[in-house]
Amino acid sequence: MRLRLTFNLILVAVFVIGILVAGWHYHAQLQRDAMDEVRHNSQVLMETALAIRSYTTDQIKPHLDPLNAERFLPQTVPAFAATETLHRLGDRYPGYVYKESVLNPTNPRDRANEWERSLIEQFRADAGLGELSGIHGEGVEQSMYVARPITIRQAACLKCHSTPDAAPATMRAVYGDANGFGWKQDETVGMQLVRVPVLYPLEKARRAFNTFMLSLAAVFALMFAGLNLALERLVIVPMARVNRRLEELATKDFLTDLVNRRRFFERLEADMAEARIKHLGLSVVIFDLDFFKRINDTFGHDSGDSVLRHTALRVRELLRSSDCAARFGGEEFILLLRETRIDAAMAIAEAVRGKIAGAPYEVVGAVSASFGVAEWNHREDARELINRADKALYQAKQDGRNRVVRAPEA
Ligand SMILES: Nc1nc2c(ncn2[C@@H]2O[C@H](COP(=O)(O)OP(=O)(O)OP(=O)(O)O)[C@@H](O)[C@H]2O)c(=O)[nH]1
Repeated sequence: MRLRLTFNLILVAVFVIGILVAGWHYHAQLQRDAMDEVRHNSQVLMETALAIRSYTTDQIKPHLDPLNAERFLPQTVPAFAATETLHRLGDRYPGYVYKESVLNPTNPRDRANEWERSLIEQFRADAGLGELSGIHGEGVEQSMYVARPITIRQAACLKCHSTPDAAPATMRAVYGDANGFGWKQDETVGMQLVRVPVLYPLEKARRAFNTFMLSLAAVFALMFAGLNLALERLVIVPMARVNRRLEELATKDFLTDLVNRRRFFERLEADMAEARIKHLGLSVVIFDLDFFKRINDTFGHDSGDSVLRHTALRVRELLRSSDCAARFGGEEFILLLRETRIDAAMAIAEAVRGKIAGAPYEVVGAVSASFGVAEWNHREDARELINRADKALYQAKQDGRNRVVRAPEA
């Protein structure tokens, strides 16, 4: 039991440490992968916006510019083209945002909000800053952003944004004179901003992590069951068998199969302790086969052994399961009778005597034994109790054998 417990505690400790280390590493890796994916997507979105812008500038604007003189076409403005196109992408992929955020825009929808304004101010403060990125928002709104400055590099831009007078009348007719003017050469007026949601990749990472941990736990559970089975079959059961055998060898008398002297004393001490607590009677009967030397000498040692074995069998038939019979040495036996006062013990001893003497043994014929019986007085120790019984046995021998003698009270 202790072996299994120790084994399982070690196993669980190894698993817990293993799963914590593996889980921690895997979780960090998944988070990194998820953020890499988001970063990649945001870069793709930014590059897509730039591609639309340059396509509009190179392929659309030259063809439609003549029409601008009659009616302003915002489709010819690269920023408008990129914003409109990617706005449609945002309809299909919620959370994917492209915005050309400007402090003083011509089109009011491009006006920077407070947070965007703070990013633009960073670009304005540091002309060398090419890109800003990070995480913005909370919960489902959380996204990764990439921002690049919009700086007026081409003088042609100022045609529409320096003063209302310089701007095309058709444009002013659409957007008015109030906004989008006063821009200067090399001034950072706003930024291109893409936002990509992080929720989905993080959710995907969480699911992958849960699957990994569940698989790990399942593998461990199987391993745990398998190792326990192997431990049971290969170690615990054989060990229990060996232990039982060792216990038998240490406590049994191999000839009669009764318990040996050592075991008898263990039982006696335990039963005395119980009897003391519960105020129970307890008696011992010690008996010795009569003229056993003569049996040995006449019929041989093997026949003597057979008498000892059969005596044990006859004794067993008369005892209760709570009693204990031991071979005390040579041809001497002892019985421990629990919850038994002297009169009952005398009766049992008499029954055993009758059982031995009552029917002849094989080969050797009639056999008898002499008995000494003593009841524990709750004061003496085990050896004193046995000595009293032994003296009564000696008395029985002296009185002519094949009899039961009661030990006087101590
Ligand atoms: N066959 C056999 N004989 C044993 C064993 N142990 C002891 N003996 C013999 O038992 C005999 C005991 O003889 P004694 O002590 O003289 O006693 P006894 O002949 O029984 O005479 P009383 O006890 O006075 O009636 C000895 O001859 C021992 O060798 C055993 O395990 N097997």
